[in-house]
Order: sequence, then C-alpha cells, then structure tokens
Amino acid sequence: MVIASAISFQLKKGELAAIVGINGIGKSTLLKTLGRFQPIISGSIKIEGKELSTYDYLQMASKISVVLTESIASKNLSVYELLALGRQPYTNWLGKLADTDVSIINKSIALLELEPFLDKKCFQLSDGQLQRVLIARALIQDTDIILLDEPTTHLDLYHKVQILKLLKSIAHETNKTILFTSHEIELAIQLCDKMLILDGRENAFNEPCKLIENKNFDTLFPTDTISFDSNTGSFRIKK
Ligand SMILES: Nc1ncnc2c1ncn2[C@@H]1O[C@H](COP(=O)(O)OP(=O)(O)OP(=O)(O)O)[C@@H](O)[C@H]1O
Repeated sequence: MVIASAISFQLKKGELAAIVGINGIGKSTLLKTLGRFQPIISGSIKIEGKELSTYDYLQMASKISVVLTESIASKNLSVYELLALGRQPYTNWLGKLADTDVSIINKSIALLELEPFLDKKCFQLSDGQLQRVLIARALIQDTDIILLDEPTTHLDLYHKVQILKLLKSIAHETNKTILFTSHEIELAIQLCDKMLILDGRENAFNEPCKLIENKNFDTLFPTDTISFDSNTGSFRIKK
C-alpha cells in the first residue's frame, strides 16, 4: 500500500529541517531510507550530486550520522564509552582516541551537559538523558549530515526547546545539514529553516512562513477537531 508518494526536497548546508505529519504517514521510513537503514522503495537520493547507494561504509559513516528512537543495543556501555564510539569512523583499527578525538568528545559532553552521567551505564539513564547522549554521539561523529528520528520525544518542554535551539545553532554555525522527524510542529515552525509536511497529497516542502501562507498546515489534521491559527502559528482544539 502506498501511503505517500511524489516526495521531493533538497536540503542545503547549514539548514535545520523537520519532517512532520500524522502517525503512520512515513516520517521514520523516509528518515531511515535517507540514512540507508532500509532500502529505497522507489526514487533517488543524492548527496552532493552522488547517488547515496554509491557511498561505501566508511564514506557513509563520516558523511551521515543517524539518531534513532529505538533503544540501542549497547546499553551496557558507560556513557563515555558510547560517546567515544562516535569517533570510530576516524580512529585506527585499535580504536585508539587521539587528542583531537578526545577534544571533540569533551566539547559535545559540555554542549549537552552530560558531565554528571559519564560514568553511568546507559541503561541507568532516563529516556530523556539517553536521548541527549545519542545526540551528543551524533555530534561527536562530526558528519556533514545529521538525521534524527523524533529527537525530542522523551524530553520536557524546556529540554525540547533547548535541544532544537542547539541543533539550529549547530546547523548554522558549523554548516551542517540537520533533518529530524517530529510531532512538535509548533516548535518546528518557530525554529526550523525548512519543513517537509508529509500529508500523502502535496508533501509540501518550504520555509515555515511560506507553508503557513500557503495554508499547508490547515488541513493536516481533521478540521472538525483541530484548526490551525496562521496568526500565531499554532493549533487550536475545536470545542
Ligand atoms: N517494519 C515494518 N513492516 C511493515 N510495515 C511497516 C514497518 N514499519 C513501518 N511500517 C508501516 O509503514 C508506515 C509508515 O510508518 P512510519 O513509522 O514511517 O510512520 P511515521 O510517520 O514515522 O509514524 P509515527 O508518527 O507514528 O512515528 C505505517 O503504515 C507503518 O505501519
């Protein structure tokens, strides 16, 4: 069964972008396809003009990092050990960290405020703390492109905003391309440079203000229950 087709978009360096849409519309499937976690069903994906399928394992690992919501297999590792694995594409076969690796790791630890958890095992963390560790590991991998599946799911509102603002500043200051799936549509409208609205019809991709102008959010949810207020960029429940 096809749930969404004719999806076309292009991301530039230094952009923060979100994929939004209702449950089951294909956000995670699209993100995992972009990260080569699953094969392309149809169509083509290119990075810098080169087909994604032609990148070998090492090229992929230094080009794209992926943060998925599924629980990680390596929860027995300490937080520091898990973070250090982010440098694997760059270290020699012994996995020995050079001074530059350690300095990149320490920078991300400070950014995500992970100092109190470094010696803990990953299974001892709350979902939100683990989420921050996984985001730090993606930064440590230091790729041009970072893909994140629902990176703010387990976070409280303050940490949701903190993480999205951090992703935005990373995209802008380090010229990385960051794409994430999210149900936080209102936050994404305020913080993202671009958004892809998967609705199985138009699948509009644009700057949030253009999407509001074009009324692309208005029919995202059944209009007898939820309406979109284009003045405030927020959804209202119909009473
Ligand atoms: N492993 C799988 N096998 C078969 N169908 C799947 C599998 N994973 C997802 N699907 C189906 O593919 C469709 C898209 O799922 P996907 O997880 O990409 O949606 P989503 O937009 O991320 O949803 P949500 O907002 O609920 O996370 C759904 O209809 C789902 O049932």
